[in-house]
Amino acid sequence: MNFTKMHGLGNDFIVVYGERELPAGADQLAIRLCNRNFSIGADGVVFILPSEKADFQMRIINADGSEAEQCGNAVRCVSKYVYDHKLVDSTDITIETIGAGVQKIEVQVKDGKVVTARVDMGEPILQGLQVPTTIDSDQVVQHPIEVDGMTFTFTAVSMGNPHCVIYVDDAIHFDLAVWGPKLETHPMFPRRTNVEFATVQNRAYTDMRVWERGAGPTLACGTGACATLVASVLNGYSDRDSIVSLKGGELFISWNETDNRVYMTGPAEEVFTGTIPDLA
Ligand SMILES: N[C@@H](CCC[C@H](N)C(=O)O)C(=O)O
Repeated sequence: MNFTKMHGLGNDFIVVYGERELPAGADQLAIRLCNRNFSIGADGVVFILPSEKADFQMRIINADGSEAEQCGNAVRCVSKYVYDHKLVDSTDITIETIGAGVQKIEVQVKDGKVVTARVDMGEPILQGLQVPTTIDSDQVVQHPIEVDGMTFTFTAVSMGNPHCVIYVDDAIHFDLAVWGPKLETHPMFPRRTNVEFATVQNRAYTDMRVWERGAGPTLACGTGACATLVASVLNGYSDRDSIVSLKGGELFISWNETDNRVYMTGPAEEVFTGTIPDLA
C-alpha cells in the first residue's frame, strides 16, 4: 500500500489512493500508522475511493481508529492530491463525504500544483439533537456544561461532524489537555465531540485551539474553524467573513447569508511519499 503524507496547516494525514473500498481493519491500521513514535505518525488516515456521486469519495479514520463523517483540512488535501496527480482535469472538484454529502471545491494552482482550496462546506446543522447533543432545542447557544466542578458555556454546531465551541479569555494558552478529553466524552455528546476553545480578537479575527475527537490536540481543524465562525455569528461576536487563526496557521471562513452555506479557504501541502510494506 502506497501512501502520501499531507497536511493542512499542520493537521496531518496519511493519504491512501488506489483501494476500491475502505479496507477491512482500517480502524486498526489507522491506530498503528498514526502512532508518532512507532510508525509514520498522523492525526488520521484518509482513503481516496471511487464515487458514483462525485469525482471521488473520501473516508477519514481518526488516529484512535474511529471514523469521522467529515474533515475540512483533509478535503483540501484530497483535492490537491487528485489534481496534482492528474486524476481530475478541472480546478472544480467534487468529493463525497459520508457526513456532509458531496462537497464542491475550487482549487488555486501555481506551477501546475494546488496551493490553496476553497471548499463549500455545506450548511451548518444547529438543531441540538442532530449535532448530536442531548439537548432538544433549535439552537444550542451558550448552554452550560459542567465538568469536574467547573462550568463552561458552549455553542453546538455540526458541520457534518459535531463541535462544541467554548469562548475563553485566552485560547492560545488554554489548557487543552486538561479540559479537552473531558468535554470530548461528556454525556451531553452521544457521539463524542470535537472541542474548540475560542477568543474573539475582533469581528473579523478569532484565535482558536482545538481538541479533536479521536485525535486529541491538533494544529488545525477545518470543520472546527467553520463551526467556530458559525458559533461566533450566532452569538453576535463576528461578522460572517472572518479569519480563524489556529496553531498551524490561518483559515478564511465565510458563512453566506443568502445560501446559508459555509465556505472555507486554506492551504494544502504534500510532505513525502512512502510504502507500507506489510499489512498482515
Ligand atoms: N481535522 C478535521 C476533523 C477530523 C475529524 C474529527 N477528528 C472528528 O472526529 O470529527 C478537520 O480539519 O475538519
